[in-house]
Amino acid sequence: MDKLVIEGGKPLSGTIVIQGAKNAALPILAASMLVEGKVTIDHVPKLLDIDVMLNILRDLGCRAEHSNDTVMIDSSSAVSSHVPEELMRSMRSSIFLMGPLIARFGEVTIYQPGGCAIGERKIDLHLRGLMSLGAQIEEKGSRIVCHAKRLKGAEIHLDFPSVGATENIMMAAVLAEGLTTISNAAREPEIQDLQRFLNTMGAKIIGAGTDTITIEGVEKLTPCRYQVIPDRIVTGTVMVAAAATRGQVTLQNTNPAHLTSLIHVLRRAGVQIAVDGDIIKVGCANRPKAIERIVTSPYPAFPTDLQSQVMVMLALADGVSVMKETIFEGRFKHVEELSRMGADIRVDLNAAFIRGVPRLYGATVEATDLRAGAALVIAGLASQGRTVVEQVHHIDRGYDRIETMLGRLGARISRQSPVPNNGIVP
Ligand SMILES: CC(=O)N[C@H]1[C@@H](OP(=O)(O)OP(=O)(O)OC[C@H]2O[C@@H](n3ccc(=O)[nH]c3=O)[C@H](O)[C@@H]2O)O[C@H](CO)[C@@H](O)[C@@H]1O
Ligand SMILES: C=C(OP(=O)(O)O)C(=O)O
Repeated sequence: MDKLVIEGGKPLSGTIVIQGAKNAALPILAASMLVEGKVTIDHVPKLLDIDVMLNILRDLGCRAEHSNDTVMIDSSSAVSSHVPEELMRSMRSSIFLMGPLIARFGEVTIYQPGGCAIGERKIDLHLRGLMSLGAQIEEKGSRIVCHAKRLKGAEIHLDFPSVGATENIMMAAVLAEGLTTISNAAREPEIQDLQRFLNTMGAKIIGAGTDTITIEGVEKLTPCRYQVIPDRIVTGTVMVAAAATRGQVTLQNTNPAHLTSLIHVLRRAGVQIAVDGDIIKVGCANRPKAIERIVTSPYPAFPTDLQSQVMVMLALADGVSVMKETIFEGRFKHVEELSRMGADIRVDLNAAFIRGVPRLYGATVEATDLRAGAALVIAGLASQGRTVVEQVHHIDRGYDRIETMLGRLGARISRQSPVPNNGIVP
């Protein structure tokens, strides 16, 4: 297993270009199953989750290539609607195949998806959405089989604005007969990106970005070329890293409108932020100030995917901050690791009470999930001495070579991979 070795204490400085969004690219790649023909997607980052999605598409019979940051998928040759259990379990986003496969083949066999251990992460809203569209669903253990000759449009209300369920239902409804409305839909920018992609192929969807999405079913889609939006969570991660190390960075290829809640939080902490088109400049000369209360909630509120990273900045801030996590019940695993670096954080149910300390100290820590891992990297950059972050594969799910990206900003960070023994047993 790879490790990241970080020599901390150096402010980040310089300019980088932000990668395309993992959470936009994954459903878009799955949606390429809805069209027979060659789809080209630009600005797709090189990530473990993207590799898994492309391997699933290949297993279903598609041609899929990823060269530089462009993916080409041709699903004309797809023959299967059965996603193997092992691939399903490799990540949460495998669930995105359910909607497109039932729409294309009238049937799909999947298994409970895997993914980071950040909470229970049920799929009941996905399944209920498909049932409302007329799918018959049988569950046997972890195996789920869905059938529907042709899905029929319906009015669907989500009990919670789930990002994945909204996207899965949108993809299933695109080729359904008649009109579908999703109320209490999630409003994340990645959902707007999926709408734009599907509409570029001829779908008729309006409302993404609001809480009501309307999909008028069409007979077929036509292939297209499309570019995914910038990754707001990677952008936010680097912004926080700049603040925590008291650095000065310029980020290109960003969408500042997608980061309003983070920009607000950072400005309250005394961090300087300047926005100019798709460029964000972040500067922080002094110790950040504590923030009384941050609550993670669905977009446009503060994102759960930036909770752990911002907690590192607050662990170094002047005063006591409180962070409440309302989306995932298991998303405070970084706290124990940060405590090993000298942070003073107490967790009570879903609230973390963070008493800022003047400095953190390098330690060997473990990335327990994707964003917890990113938080530990920030802590390593901002602390005194050497930090070793283990279980880097979690970070590789969402950051395209994080050490290269941060190295461009002057960070002293390198990857250590196990030495292969060439099959020779000593
Ligand atoms: C690939 C992708 O886009 N991942 C993002 C997506 O995940 P994901 O789509 O899995 O997140 P959801 O919005 O669906 O989940 C939010 C909450 O709803 C619950 N829930 C969800 C579905 C369901 O059928 N039943 C149910 O109870 C979940 O357990 C969780 O507590 O949104 C999350 C919330 O912004 C982000 O942290 C993830 O980075
Ligand atoms: C939780 C995340 O992703 P996923 O839903 O793919 O597990 C994330 O991107 O932080």
